[in-house]
Amino acid sequence: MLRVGIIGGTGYVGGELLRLLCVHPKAEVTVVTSRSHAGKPVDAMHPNLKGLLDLKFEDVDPSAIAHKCDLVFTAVPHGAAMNVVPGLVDAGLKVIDMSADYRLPADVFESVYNKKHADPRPTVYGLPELHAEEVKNATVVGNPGCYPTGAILTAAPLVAAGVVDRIVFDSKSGISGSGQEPSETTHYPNVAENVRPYNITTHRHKSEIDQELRALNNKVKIHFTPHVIPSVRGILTTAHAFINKPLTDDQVRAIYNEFYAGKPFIRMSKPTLANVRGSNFCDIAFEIEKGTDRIVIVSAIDNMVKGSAGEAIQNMNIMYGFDERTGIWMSGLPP
Ligand SMILES: NC(=O)C1=CN([C@@H]2O[C@H](COP(=O)(O)OP(=O)(O)OC[C@H]3O[C@@H](n4cnc5c(N)ncnc54)[C@H](OP(=O)(O)O)[C@@H]3O)[C@@H](O)[C@H]2O)C=CC1
Ligand SMILES: CC(=O)N[C@@H](CCC(=O)OP(=O)(O)O)C(=O)O
Repeated sequence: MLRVGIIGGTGYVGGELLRLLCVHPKAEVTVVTSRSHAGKPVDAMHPNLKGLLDLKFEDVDPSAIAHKCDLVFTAVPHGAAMNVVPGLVDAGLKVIDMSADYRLPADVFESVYNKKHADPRPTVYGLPELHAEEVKNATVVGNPGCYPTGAILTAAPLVAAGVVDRIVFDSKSGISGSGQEPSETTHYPNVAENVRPYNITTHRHKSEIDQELRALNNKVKIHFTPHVIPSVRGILTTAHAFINKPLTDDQVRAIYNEFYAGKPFIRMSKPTLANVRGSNFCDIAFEIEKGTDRIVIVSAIDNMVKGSAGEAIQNMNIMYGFDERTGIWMSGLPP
């Protein structure tokens, strides 16, 4: 069994990693950390795991963790991971970081996050549909942000084919994307029966979307606007793409089918949040607006699974030569 540790096990992403890993047939969670809950059983924080996982939270101690793990998921806030990861790597471990610390080159990180990077090492951007070959041999994987996962997967085939010049991404996220710490914006009366746009032209995830799509075609121009909707899980992304030559439905379908051939978690299927909730699928559909240069592509993911914990386990599977579906091949939770 692969021995796995989780740093930041009390958070939403840490909890989702535990939920998925406790039924993974080839990996076993041997360490889970929390500063606030050290010494307490995991089910004190995650009652859904009662009877499934006999583990206690431990303090964050990279040298103690090193003896018990082969791979560690760092599920801590951005800015915190870069202080933990070097000790883990020096101890010979592989790391999949869930924060934003290892997704961008250090200079780009510093300008987007307005923070000095403490560990500017080369890493792999862990979007398996684009970078599986690099993930196989990576020591540190920067697991993508939830919005970038949805946005990049929605548009990558058209961008790579060179048929779009400009894309406007409009994304709607469930509130679990904000993490477990309560705040005014996550307070129930402010979320329920409400939709809130935020960082309308300036969201930090634009740089990740830019990085990945412009690597496929550096002429493409990207715009991104996020919203929070009264839902717990899920991100629905509507991409308005402007094409530079007329395309038929069959041609667009062929572009998507070819780009995602052999990618089990991409389904060309009507996207709804319910159909992907709890699953690692990204469902995608498109429609060409007749008589215009606009094509609308819509995707749905679960931010906690394909947008974080599930995608990270997909990366782990690839790093260790397991079938990438191992432990995460499951349906969504429709009504
Ligand atoms: N929520 C989502 O949908 C997604 C989140 N992410 C990213 O994943 C990471 C975790 O997110 P999420 O679970 O939502 O966040 P939470 O705020 O819910 O959890 C954060 C966890 O990190 C621990 N922690 C906080 N500060 C430190 C520190 N300095 N050193 C060590 N541990 C620390 C906390 O536990 P304790 O204080 O007990 O140590 C807690 O377990 C973040 O970087 C987030 O941006 C990525 C994709 C999607
Ligand atoms: C709804 C909500 O607040 N979403 C978060 C993104 C969550 C996420 O996964 O992003 P990182 O991994 O980069 O933190 C936000 O807008 O900052």
